[in-house]
Amino acid sequence: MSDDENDQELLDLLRQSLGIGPRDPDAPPETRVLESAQYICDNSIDVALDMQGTRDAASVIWKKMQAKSYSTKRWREHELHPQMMDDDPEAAANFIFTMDLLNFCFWSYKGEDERFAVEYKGKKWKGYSSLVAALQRGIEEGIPITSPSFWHDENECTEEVYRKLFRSATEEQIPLFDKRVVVLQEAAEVLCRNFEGSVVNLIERANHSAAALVNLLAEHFPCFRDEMRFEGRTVRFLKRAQIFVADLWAAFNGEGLGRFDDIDKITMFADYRIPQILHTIGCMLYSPPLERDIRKKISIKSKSTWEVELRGCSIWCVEMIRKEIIRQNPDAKVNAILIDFFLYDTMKELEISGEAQIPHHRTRSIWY
Ligand SMILES: Nc1nc2c(c(CN[C@H]3C=C[C@H](O)[C@@H]3O)cn2[C@@H]2O[C@H](COP(=O)(O)O)[C@@H](O)[C@H]2O)c(=O)[nH]1
Repeated sequence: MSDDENDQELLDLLRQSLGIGPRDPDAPPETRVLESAQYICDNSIDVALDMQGTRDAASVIWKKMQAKSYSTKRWREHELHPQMMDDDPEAAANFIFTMDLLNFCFWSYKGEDERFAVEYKGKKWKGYSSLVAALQRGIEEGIPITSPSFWHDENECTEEVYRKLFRSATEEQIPLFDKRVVVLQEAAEVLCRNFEGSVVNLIERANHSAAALVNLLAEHFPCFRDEMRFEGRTVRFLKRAQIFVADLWAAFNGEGLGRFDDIDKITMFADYRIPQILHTIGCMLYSPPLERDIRKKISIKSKSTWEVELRGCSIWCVEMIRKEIIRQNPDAKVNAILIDFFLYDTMKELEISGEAQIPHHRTRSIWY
């Protein structure tokens, strides 16, 4: 029996002993990410939330989000994001699925001019943008890289094709190149076996439920099953599964393939940028040894307690910010996705302007 089934059996036993009874099979789907985040935060030693800092930050964040009229419409303003949602929704969904399959681990130990970069439209793109630029450049060069049937045909989609797709403008190659190839090949196999090779079928199987789509991805695709063990429990982050749903929702403005009736169940995406900005704005505190390693850019092991605490406390912190915004502005139209997008974009601006107060943590993994 898997850890998860163990946990579930224990939970059902506990429910029965308390007279609550087993989970109702007809209950709406839940991702259990938020409850994982709360459990991590309640049991965290090296990361803590500063509640006054979080309250203060909530009002500043909300004011700035309103000033920038932060909404799903901002998604299309990203100069590299696909724009064919209205003309060819399937192509757009395929692009976003491919992007979020590969949306992980772009950081480098090298300097700004030596790190992996993709040359496209006369610019050198780095980080997350390097991925989107590589996909857009590949498509323009005739590589149908956002088509799952192409990844599935290993005679067509060879290592040489991937090397061309991800070729760098510097000496450094894209981090975790081999794992990115495996992720696409595995995803193609699962799509063909369970969803007739179609991303649209996968999305429609969730019946406009964000939580159901996240759970479908975690259930069928190992590369989306972003879970770890912490203090005797399996805790769920599901970062790339959640950001895939969020990108669909934003790209399609909450309609068509982006319509999710429970979109507010999506949490912040536990990556390496949001912890950085939450610490910078005084919402999150690190223990001295953890802060020392982060400032010295010493890598933190994937699935280590420190990493789990950084990720879980960040999710819970954004939930506290969301709740505080609503408390201060009961009619605010805000959710964790928009707060996350705002924080991520703000962190990128701070980094470009050289105002980043602390480096992001360094963990190599396919999870974020
Ligand atoms: N939590 C969160 N993590 C995000 C994003 C995005 C980009 N989303 C776009 C869509 C709408 C927004 O407005 C953004 O324009 C990438 N990442 C993650 O960050 C890391 C890359 O960082 P760097 O190497 O510095 O580019 C890597 O783990 C990547 O997975 C986000 O929005 N939220």
